[in-house]
Amino acid sequence: MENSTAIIFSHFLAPEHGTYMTCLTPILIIIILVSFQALNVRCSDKSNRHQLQLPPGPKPWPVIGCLPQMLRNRPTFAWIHQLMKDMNTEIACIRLGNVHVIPVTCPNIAREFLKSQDEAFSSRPDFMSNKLVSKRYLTTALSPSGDQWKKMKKILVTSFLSPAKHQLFYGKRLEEADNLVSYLYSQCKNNPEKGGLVNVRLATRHYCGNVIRKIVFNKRNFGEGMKDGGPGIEEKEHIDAIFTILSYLFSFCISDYMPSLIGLDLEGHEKVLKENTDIVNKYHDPIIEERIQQWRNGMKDQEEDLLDILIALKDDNSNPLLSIEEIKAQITEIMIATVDNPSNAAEWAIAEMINQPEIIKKAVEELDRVVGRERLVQESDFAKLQYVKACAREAFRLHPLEPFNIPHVSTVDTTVANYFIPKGSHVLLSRMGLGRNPKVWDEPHKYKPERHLSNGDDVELIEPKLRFISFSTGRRGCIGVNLGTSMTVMLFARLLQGFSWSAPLGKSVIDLNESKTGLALAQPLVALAKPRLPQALYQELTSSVNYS
Ligand code: HEM
Repeated sequence: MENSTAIIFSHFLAPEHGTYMTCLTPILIIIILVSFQALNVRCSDKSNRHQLQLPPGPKPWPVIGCLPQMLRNRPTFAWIHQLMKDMNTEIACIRLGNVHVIPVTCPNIAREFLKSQDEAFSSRPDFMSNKLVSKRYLTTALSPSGDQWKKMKKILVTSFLSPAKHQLFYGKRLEEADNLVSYLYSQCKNNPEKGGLVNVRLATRHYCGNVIRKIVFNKRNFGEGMKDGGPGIEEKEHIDAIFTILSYLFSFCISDYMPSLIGLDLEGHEKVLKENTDIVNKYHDPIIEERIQQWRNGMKDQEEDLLDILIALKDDNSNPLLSIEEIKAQITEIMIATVDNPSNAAEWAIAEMINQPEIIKKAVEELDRVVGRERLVQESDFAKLQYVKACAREAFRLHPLEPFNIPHVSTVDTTVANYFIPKGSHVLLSRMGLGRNPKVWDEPHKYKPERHLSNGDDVELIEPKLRFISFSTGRRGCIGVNLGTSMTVMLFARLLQGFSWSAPLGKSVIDLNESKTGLALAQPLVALAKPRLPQALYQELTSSVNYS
């Protein structure tokens, strides 16, 4: 049975990241039907256990469900959203293998899942990718609900993400904010009048990588780094590997829905994930192992970074609270959780704002009014930067990097929005569907920061009402809101305060097309940056920065 299924599926394969497959042939359909009928497999889309219907969705095949359609229609997120549009529904049920996948684009229904019935939907799927990256579920975000998730979450909240610890790491965040400005200045200092071309994606991703490497390992570079403060080969390889892992984490891998195919790696996802986790481990492991030795030998007894904090944690019997594997897995997950959202939001916001210069003008006016031009923006200024925060918030609404929130898995049979949701369903709150829902947002595809200022409230990046997903909410909501907000607002505010941004010479606008396989800008944003503060400020900064 395993082999026949594998053979059948090898004809359908079209990795989310690879080539597209040929059409389903009638012969293949017959083979599938005959083989499954012979096995007397039960096929039912409606629950016999329950009066209520499942949410609407395409008719599934016996056993394999809608996997053939999924494989024929990569990328899967676009197929799912098109299906929902065609069916005119804001909740659907698409059976993939034996899993009921429930995408949602309506905030009221999203709140039923993550607020009214949060506990029932607080687990995570058992995916090959999650298992591999979390070293068999030793971490927080990727692990199913249970004792290990509770333990790791508690440790992160108390020893890393509490307000007191957030304050403790302030100096490291500030150093990297200064390094960012100094690095960008180095790209345009040869001709400050004309400015210089900046790869904004590279700069924003590396700012995030630098901040989290400094917090975790007390250093930004694994190698020598670059003289201008830019990433060296090692940092580039590290960040690229993390972004590759991210893109393969929830990528509708076929064996996640057909467990009989586990181990065959038909689409090559496992190979890519292994290669890239190996790269990350190549940089992390020696530092972690050496540091543990230093603590054991008594060569170290002061906590200088998060790694020290994790190593020094003790249980009730004064034994180490975390194993080496737990520390390694959790640090990788922290890197993954930190780098994508702030960098993507800043890149998109700058791209959108270059095409609407009046928005840049308003944001810069606010920065000049609140901060002035004689010093650089600090975290203590954030409370008064309402318009700047509205611009960042608008980027989260309109341009999430991932089409869906991390899947939530139900642990009981239940009812939501009058539909039956069976135990084990994977609930996918659609980040793009919620944020661009025309019933919720006027001109949903327009980048319009003003929409977040109309009610006079303080602008924040959180959105607990789930009208779009930034940090989500509930038991599985993001626990890194403070750090994530600080990084996003600082990155974005420094880009705007320090430099005037425009399209490269010869181009009138930035091309805002999304990539074919996801929601990132199709091409990394390259823009013209001109220093806009007094030269002396940059020169003073450049002479004092610490690139180690
Ligand atoms: C702007 C930056 C960030 C954004 C937009 C963001 C967003 C999110 C989202 C959408 C989730 C999933 C929530 C759900 O499943 O419903 C999440 C989970 C999580 N985030 Fe963040 N995050 C950010 C930064 C961070 C940072 C800096 C950390 C710290 C290391 C972090 C740690 C986590 C963890 C541990 C979880 C999993 C919680 C759980 O499953 O119990 N995040 N985040």
